[in-house]
Amino acid sequence: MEKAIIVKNIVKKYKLYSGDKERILDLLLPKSYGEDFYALAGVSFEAEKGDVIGFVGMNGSGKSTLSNIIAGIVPETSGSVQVNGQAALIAVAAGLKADLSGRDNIELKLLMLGFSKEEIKELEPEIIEFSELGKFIDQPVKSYSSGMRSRLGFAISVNVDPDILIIDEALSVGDKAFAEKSLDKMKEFKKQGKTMIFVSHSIGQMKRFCDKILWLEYGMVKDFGPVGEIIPKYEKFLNEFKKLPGKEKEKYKEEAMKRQQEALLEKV
Ligand SMILES: Nc1ncnc2c1ncn2[C@@H]1O[C@H](COP(=O)(O)OP(=O)(O)OP(=O)(O)O)[C@@H](O)[C@H]1O
Repeated sequence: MEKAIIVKNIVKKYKLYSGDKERILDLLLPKSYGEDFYALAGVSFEAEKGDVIGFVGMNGSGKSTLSNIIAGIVPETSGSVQVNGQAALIAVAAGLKADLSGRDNIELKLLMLGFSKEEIKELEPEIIEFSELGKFIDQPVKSYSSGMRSRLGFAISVNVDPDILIIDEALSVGDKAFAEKSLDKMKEFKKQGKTMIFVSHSIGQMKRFCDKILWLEYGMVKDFGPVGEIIPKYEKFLNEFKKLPGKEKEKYKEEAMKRQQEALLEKV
């Protein structure tokens, strides 16, 4: 099978600062300031061409960080990502310039993707029509609601016909009719055998749409496999976790952080 995405041992470290003073000291002085925080601690997985993979996990488990790294928007701290083909990320406001109008954003994005002036002229009306933004297309994006931004982002990304589509919660902010239209477009892509990554908290959408699931927990892979195998395990976990008293939840987190530290030590 042809591989579309190969993610190897991805680590993403953020620095958490107590304030601007610490941030500036860290920039200026050789001594390190601030606290290291690992959003991803050695994540590996592979997607075959045509796979539709859902990322699940509790808030803060690293789903968006991983999808942004695969899309090339956020750099990894260490590890490697190989993407075979052109990837497009759809997330609320991903890559949109707030001061520019919707139309200018379409043109800029297409120029950056290497489309010629003629190709842009041809594609633009289709994108505007799909976005359903009407006369708002000539207003600055900063005046858009999050649903409108998501619609613009979605309209651009699906109409440039990428090889790999990464969709991060984009469907949860639009209205229901637009979400349905977007899901139809995604189904069309799935039929064409495109590779897709789908980040959502909606278990229903995951079941309807994905073939495989990558379950992240505190920046680590908890499980990876067919949707029919992983989603029941994940649902069972969520139900049980919800019922735990606060202290037990804390203990669970502490143990996971210990595993994270051990995983990171192995990578050094
Ligand atoms: N720029 C940043 N600086 C510091 N920490 C960050 C930054 N971006 C993300 N994080 C932290 O990294 C962790 C992973 O965040 P991420 O958004 O990837 O999680 P997620 O699984 O997508 O969460 P959610 O389900 O809430 O969207 C979180 O604890 C978050 O606070």
